[in-house]
Amino acid sequence: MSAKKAPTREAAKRKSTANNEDSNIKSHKAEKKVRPCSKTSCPATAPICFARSSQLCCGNGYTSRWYHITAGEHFCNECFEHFYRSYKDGYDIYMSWKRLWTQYGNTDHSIRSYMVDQVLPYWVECNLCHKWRSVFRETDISPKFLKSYVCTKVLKHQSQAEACEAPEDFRVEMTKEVYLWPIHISCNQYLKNSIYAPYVRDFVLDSVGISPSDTSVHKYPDGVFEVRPYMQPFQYDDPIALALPPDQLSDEELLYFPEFHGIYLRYYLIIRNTILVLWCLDVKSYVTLDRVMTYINLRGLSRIWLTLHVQRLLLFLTLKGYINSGVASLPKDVSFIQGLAEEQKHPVIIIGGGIAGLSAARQLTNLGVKVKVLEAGSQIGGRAVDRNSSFPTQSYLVVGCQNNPLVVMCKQLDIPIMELGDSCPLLTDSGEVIDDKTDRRMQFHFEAMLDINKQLCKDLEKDTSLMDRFTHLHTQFKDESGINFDKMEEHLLQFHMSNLEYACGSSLDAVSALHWDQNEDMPQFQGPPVMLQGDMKAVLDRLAEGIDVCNDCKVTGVDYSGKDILVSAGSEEFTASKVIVSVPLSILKAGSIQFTPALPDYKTSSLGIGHVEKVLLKFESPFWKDRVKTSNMFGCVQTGFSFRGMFDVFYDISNKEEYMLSTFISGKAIETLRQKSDKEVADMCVECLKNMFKDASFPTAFYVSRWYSTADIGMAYSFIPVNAGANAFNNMQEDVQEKIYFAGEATHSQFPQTLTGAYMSGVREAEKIYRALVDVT
Ligand SMILES: Cc1cc2nc3c(=O)[nH]c(=O)nc-3n(C[C@H](O)[C@H](O)[C@H](O)COP(=O)(O)OP(=O)(O)OC[C@H]3O[C@@H](n4cnc5c(N)ncnc54)[C@H](O)[C@@H]3O)c2cc1C
Repeated sequence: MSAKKAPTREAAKRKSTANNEDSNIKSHKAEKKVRPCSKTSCPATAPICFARSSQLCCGNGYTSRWYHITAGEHFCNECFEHFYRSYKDGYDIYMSWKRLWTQYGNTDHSIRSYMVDQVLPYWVECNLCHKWRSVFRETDISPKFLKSYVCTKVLKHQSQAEACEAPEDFRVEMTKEVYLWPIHISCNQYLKNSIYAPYVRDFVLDSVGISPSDTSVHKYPDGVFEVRPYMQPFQYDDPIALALPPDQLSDEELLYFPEFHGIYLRYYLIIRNTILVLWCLDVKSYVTLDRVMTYINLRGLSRIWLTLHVQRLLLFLTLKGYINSGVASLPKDVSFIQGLAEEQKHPVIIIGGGIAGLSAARQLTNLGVKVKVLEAGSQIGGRAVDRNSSFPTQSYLVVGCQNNPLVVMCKQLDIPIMELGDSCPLLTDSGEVIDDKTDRRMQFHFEAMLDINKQLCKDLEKDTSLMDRFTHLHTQFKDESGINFDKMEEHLLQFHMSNLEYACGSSLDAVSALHWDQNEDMPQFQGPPVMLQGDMKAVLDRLAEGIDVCNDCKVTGVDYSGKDILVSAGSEEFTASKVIVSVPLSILKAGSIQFTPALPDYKTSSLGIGHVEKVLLKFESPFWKDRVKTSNMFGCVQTGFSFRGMFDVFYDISNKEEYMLSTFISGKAIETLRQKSDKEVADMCVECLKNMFKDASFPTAFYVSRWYSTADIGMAYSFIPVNAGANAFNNMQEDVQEKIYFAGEATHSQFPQTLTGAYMSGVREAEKIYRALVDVT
């Protein structure tokens, strides 16, 4: 086998020996004096010099000293001297490399690291026979070269098949001793032509696994390099959800890959950083071993050893939802997904076809696990799809768009998203504009009360409601400072409280002051809030594609007392190996599904059932634009109602064809909604808008959600009630006897209540089940 271009005599000589370092050991031993490698535990008894740099190179003969790189890679003392001695030919080359290395790197430079960085041959996998071959060290192993590489014909008339039949170098096998191989590595390798280089420019190159000698990297100018506006592979200072530090392992990674802690860290970073950036650059394509390997531009046998770790990392990052998430199409052959330990007799049954159930189903199916989804309704989607609405959008808000799987799915399906600006002009329900100063003052006061509450919570063990806490702090502030608030300022305070009630999904009377924001210290998604402008149904349909979903299948009982689990839905009965329960909390609380044995009490007693409803309105003209020119939302400070929670914020959700607004009803106002017809609610809303905008007209269409009374739903999202404790969300995700698993918005403590949390809870449970069924290496 030879490389593509015509080999020089010198290169050909190098090549013929580099391929079979020890294969001639026996005959050498018989004929001439050999020196084994002196490194403890190195098995090479008669090494061969891969460098062939000096004319005096010993080749496969005797040298006074071998320099060890790995168990199968050594260079001789003559080649060492060639670069080390100032009077030798290689000295200047080495010195200019060293200058570059010290300028851009932090790690030690030596002849050994020079050899690894510049002289070791490359190893490449043949795309036909999948054997590994070494190629000339001068070869440009670009992605294009790697994608098309096949064993090259050595003899003039040798066919491709014959070339592929040539045995693989025996050292390749050594690298497959995954845990043994690295103990022989004496010098770290660093990546060239790194795809992630532009995004880690603030780091010293070798600290993130990139070779300091790679001049292609030095060209990147200062300034922000964005992978994609909505994707962020790396976290730099503060933790960010689904992003990782480019120069170290996260605690979670350390748990799964402890062997990479310390001296092998760079290898981990090379693989993981490459994978993350590949995903962020193109969320429509699955990241696979082949794709990753075309970007692993490393010399030496360790490149082969790394393929096994690439597989492991791909699986890990996929299971955790860092990559290959959402609706990216699964390629036919995904080698990193390990098959099940034994054939699955019964499917995993998922109860509930909302976003949580479907994300679990999609993920498990991609991982090769058989699933069946049982959905009570006549269509999938749960709370993510307003069943009776004909509006082209359901107006879902996503707080923090970067890396958010919801945004990823919209991008995968080309569904538009609308960035919400920073400003939200405030008007009163009688049309008065709230001036900036008053707005800022009351916002400051409100946030100060939240901060004080946080401080108090550190010392207080007794819980109380957020409402009691606000009332107390507000009164105390007025008493102690002597500052009074006028009527408008008090209305503004109510406006802020109302927004919090919308976020919590409950009147503040019921929300825990101690734990309402239990996720505050957990990594969150960054980037601006966005509104998903398309139809969530399209996303859910794609998630469900190819999955066995039974609609109109309302589960009434789950018996997990035996080895198999029996799931009954009316007169039908199904057998499952494991079950994921993803129904709304209200359904669990109502006891609509009878579990045998009964579920632990905490599954139904800790969290509260929250209520929020939305109103969508379609108009002939965008009458609000006159007063709300640059923003895509505006606040309405209610002064006329005796309760909070009615139409506080309006979002402009217009598309190219239609003018639309959405708004919400929350807190105590839900009671009012219950007593009114949709038309009466729309009338109240229009009344409000007419007072604010003189040209406001009656909508051409409107939709009022009524999730509180929707069959099989009965709620909006869950919240932490007074005295529920900090672990209320965490308790919900605990499995029962490794048979019954739980997903859904109420089970995700990091992103509770949301579509995002619901989606990620499905991914989380899929991982648990996959690990239980597969012996993941
Ligand atoms: C008005 C409103 C506004 C919202 N706004 C936002 C927002 O802006 N941003 C955001 O991120 N989130 C928002 N949410 C929350 C979001 O919609 C939910 O968190 C998410 O949809 C919950 O998904 P899930 O899969 O956990 O549950 P669900 O979607 O409720 O899915 C559960 C499924 O289980 C089925 N089921 C019930 N009982 C049975 C049974 N016995 N057998 C079989 N199937 C059963 C149900 O029919 C349902 O399809 C909002 C919710 C509401 C109501």
